[in-house]
Amino acid sequence: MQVRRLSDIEGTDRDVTAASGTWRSKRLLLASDGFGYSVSETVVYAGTETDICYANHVEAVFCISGKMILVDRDEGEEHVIEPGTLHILDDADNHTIKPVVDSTFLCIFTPALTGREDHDENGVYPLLTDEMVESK
Ligand SMILES: CC(=O)NCC[C@H](N)C(=O)O
Repeated sequence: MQVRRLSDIEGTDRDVTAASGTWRSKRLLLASDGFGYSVSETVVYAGTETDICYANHVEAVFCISGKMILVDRDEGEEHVIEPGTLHILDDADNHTIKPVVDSTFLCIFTPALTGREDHDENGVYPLLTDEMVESK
């Protein structure tokens, strides 16, 4: 058994910020932990917009605090995401996240993230393995 706190993550290489500066994520559980999924606490910043499409992963995103507009660009719909809401990205969903205030989420990905992913120009995370990351 292990016990891991956000305070253990802060300032380590598991504490990652997007190159765009639109979010910061504390990667609590990663592929290197030997799980089939990763678990992160992610904060997205008020007034930002991030286009996302997870072509290589599925993700469940649970809102802990804040308020965010989730734009479903495939369906042309908007959803208001508030605490207690889960959005489920299971079909390479093209979407844009627009936090109204700083908003905090629990993010669970399969396959597990390595911790080195960032959104590319299409909002996709590459499918990385620890072997690929370590050889860099
Ligand atoms: C809420 C959200 O989708 N934020 C983008 C970052 C991503 N979910 C992550 O934690 O890697």
